[in-house]
Amino acid sequence: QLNPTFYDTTCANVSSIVRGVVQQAAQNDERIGAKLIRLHFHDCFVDGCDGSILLDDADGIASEKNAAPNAGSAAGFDVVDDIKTALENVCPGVVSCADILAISSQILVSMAGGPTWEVQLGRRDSKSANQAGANTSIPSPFESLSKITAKFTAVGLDSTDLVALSGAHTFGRAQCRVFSHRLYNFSSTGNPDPSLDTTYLGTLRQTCPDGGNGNAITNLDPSTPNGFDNNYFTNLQNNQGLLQTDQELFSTTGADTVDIVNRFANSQSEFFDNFAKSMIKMGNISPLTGNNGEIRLDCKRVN
Ligand code: HEM
Ligand SMILES: [Ca+2]
Ligand SMILES: [Ca+2]
Repeated sequence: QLNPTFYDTTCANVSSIVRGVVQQAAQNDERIGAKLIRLHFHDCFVDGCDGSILLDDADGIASEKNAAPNAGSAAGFDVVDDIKTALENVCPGVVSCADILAISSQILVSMAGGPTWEVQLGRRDSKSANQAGANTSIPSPFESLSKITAKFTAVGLDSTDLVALSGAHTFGRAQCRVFSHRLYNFSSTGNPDPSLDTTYLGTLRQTCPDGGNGNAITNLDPSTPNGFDNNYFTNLQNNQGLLQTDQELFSTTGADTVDIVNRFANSQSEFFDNFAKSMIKMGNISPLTGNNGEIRLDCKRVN
């Protein structure tokens, strides 16, 4: 139902308006692309790509922002509001908040050196949030590959999508609290995660001392932290995946993801093609269309 020309007659300049705001934002925050694509992902996995993650707590709304995967972690909401304001000034009441996440993700990935793709449009915004759903449907960095795979399968995404989309960890940051369990006493063994390169382990222990500040951050891709490239996959081949769930894609014996990691490590264009396809697939998860939902005037509140 979505299509790339959805706003052609109602807001023809939508992508240049979004581009203008995100270019400005990128000058102050090199992480903004990482923040916004993650919001799009965390939106789409909970009741589809309907802007549900953007709603604040209110009467009858327990926000997804306060769910475990997002609290103290999901960011970039201020830039979404800036984009929305710019669009309301030109085409009031037309462009959904859910579409803003899809459009800005594409623009920022390509600005960081990644692929371009034709963004499908026409999503409408939810009138509710699903905090419980956010707690159960969004993959956790402490889970096994089979649990992660099941969460992707539940929304119609396969192993190739999982590996390609995990490649978004080619940029952005993570806090010590989401990976430090790998550094000291992994699975109560008294030892670090054996699938962690020892030099990299040493670096990570300096950033995240045992019992230290769980909110300290480090790069998801230690080789090219802000560039969108296929280094994420060569890192995995070198046992330099930051999250347990990153390294599992390559280090789980017999998993079908291992060959896919190798393919993407060997060919950036193969990664880019698949990433673009998988972003379109993820962006198509149960959108609200037609008369369902609404076009929110303020992404933080229902109308
Ligand atoms: C496969 C399962 C996934 C898991 C378990 C996972 C988990 C995480 C975690 C724990 C963080 C760090 C959050 C923090 O410390 O505050 C993170 C960051 C990030 N994730 Fe994922 N993620 C997954 C898939 C994805 C996908 C599919 C995308 C996008 C297509 C994505 C994009 C990002 C980005 C860009 C960041 C950095 C955000 C920033 O710098 O603020 N992730 N992820
Ligand atoms: Ca949603
Ligand atoms: Ca990179």
